Amino acid sequence: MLGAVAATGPAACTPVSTSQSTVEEPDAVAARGGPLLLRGVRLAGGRRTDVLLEQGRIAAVDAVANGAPELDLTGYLPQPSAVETHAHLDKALLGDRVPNPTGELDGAKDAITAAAAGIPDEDIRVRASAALEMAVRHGYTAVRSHADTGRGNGLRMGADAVGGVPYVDPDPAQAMREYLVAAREHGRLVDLHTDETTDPAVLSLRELAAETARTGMGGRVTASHCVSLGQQDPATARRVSAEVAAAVVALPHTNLYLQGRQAGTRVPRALTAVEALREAGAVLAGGGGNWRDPFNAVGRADPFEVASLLVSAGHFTPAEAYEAVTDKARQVLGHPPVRIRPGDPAELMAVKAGDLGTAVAQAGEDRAVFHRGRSSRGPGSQAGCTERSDHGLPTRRTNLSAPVRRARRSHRRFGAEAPDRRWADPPGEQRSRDRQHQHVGGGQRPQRASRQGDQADDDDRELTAHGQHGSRAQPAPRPGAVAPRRVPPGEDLGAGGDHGQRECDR
Ligand SMILES: Nc1ccnc(=O)[nH]1
Repeated sequence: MLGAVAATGPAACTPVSTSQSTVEEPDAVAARGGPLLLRGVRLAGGRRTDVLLEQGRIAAVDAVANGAPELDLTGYLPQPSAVETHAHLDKALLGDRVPNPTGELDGAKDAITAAAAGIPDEDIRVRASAALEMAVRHGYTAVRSHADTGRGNGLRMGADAVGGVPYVDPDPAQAMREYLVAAREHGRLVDLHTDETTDPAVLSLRELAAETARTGMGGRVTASHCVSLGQQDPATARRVSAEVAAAVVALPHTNLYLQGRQAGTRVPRALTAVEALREAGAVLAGGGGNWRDPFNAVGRADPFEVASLLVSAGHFTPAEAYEAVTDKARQVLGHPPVRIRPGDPAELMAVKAGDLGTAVAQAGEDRAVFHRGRSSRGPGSQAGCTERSDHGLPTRRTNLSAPVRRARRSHRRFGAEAPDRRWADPPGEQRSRDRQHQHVGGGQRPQRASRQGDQADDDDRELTAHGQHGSRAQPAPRPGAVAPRRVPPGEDLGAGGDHGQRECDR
């Protein structure tokens, strides 16, 4: 069972987001690690080779078959798996049931506020699980999620990081300060919806930088959305970007949907100042944000979808855009980098495509996903759902996965429509029954049972640890810098930022 729902409880009206650490189920750890040979993968540049995964790591490139179980990935391009830094799992897939009549931010807030009290916990769990299934199928192996808990409740409910939407507060600067102070007091990281407006007068990133300096939270803060920064004149955007050198998450899907609706013509592009931020050395990740809810009517939890939007709306190259949902997103969460090289975490997505540009452009569904070196979704699983063998590899197909059946049952129970197959059970879906595969989130796990071997500890840290601030030496952040956690290549990192983030294992 997916252990995935972020701190839920009845969704509260105030969109304050939190997260909860994941308690990893012991057998998930015990079960990982067997060797697996990926046969015939295509490396960047076109060379074909075999890659061996073992103990949750890439054990060898140009590996020699040694009797390990094999997976034929001829024609697949192995890439780092994606990391979603900013989801709203508690609202995911609510769109049809909670319409946003204006399509604007206020309409979304009003709609969810009116509906929240009538949404049972189980309903949240079912939708969040379905959304996570969708995300894993598409190549996410970590997701950090906000959940609306009502201000001040999240940490009490077990969140492992602080999230918030200060701009809904009458005094946003004060709200920012309180979020940061709460995060500092509890030793948590923080991610704030900095602003979501095309009004250039707002520029909340500056205030966030000032509060970050004041509270001494440099290096522990992520600034999400930051739409107004994209509405500045170029010199101001550059200056502010240089001042904050932020860990910023751009959310093209949500903000292109919500903002600019009144304009008619010359519609402002509601994206943060991606170019200025990148020039300033900010770690700029791309996030999905809202997946088919009142804040975004579309969204299929697919890193290629976010990447494609960054290409179109942010003028990233396809490679840069994929990096924004993989490497940069990993940096935001404090996860170590993944390259196709021995020793790196086996957090991979292999997609059937000749090159990365084609993969981003086509967003083909034929993908294989590996988490901790094991298959979370097998290749060629285009039609129907695929169950696993004991090796975690697909063995047979079914048309209706248990999660979908579960979802249907509960939706019936709550008098709601059955979930749409397009999201609940899309083509290429694999039923991810093995519990070890679905890691989602980078939840802090303060207590961890001791395990055998350093490798296991490293792996865990790679996948789950967040919020253990100060446990590793880091460059001192500039005063006021809303700085990313920088991870030296190859180093596992025991901390990462998130509000609303959570890890899921099943
Ligand atoms: N953009 C958003 C702001 C607040 N809540 C959401 O779910 N999404």
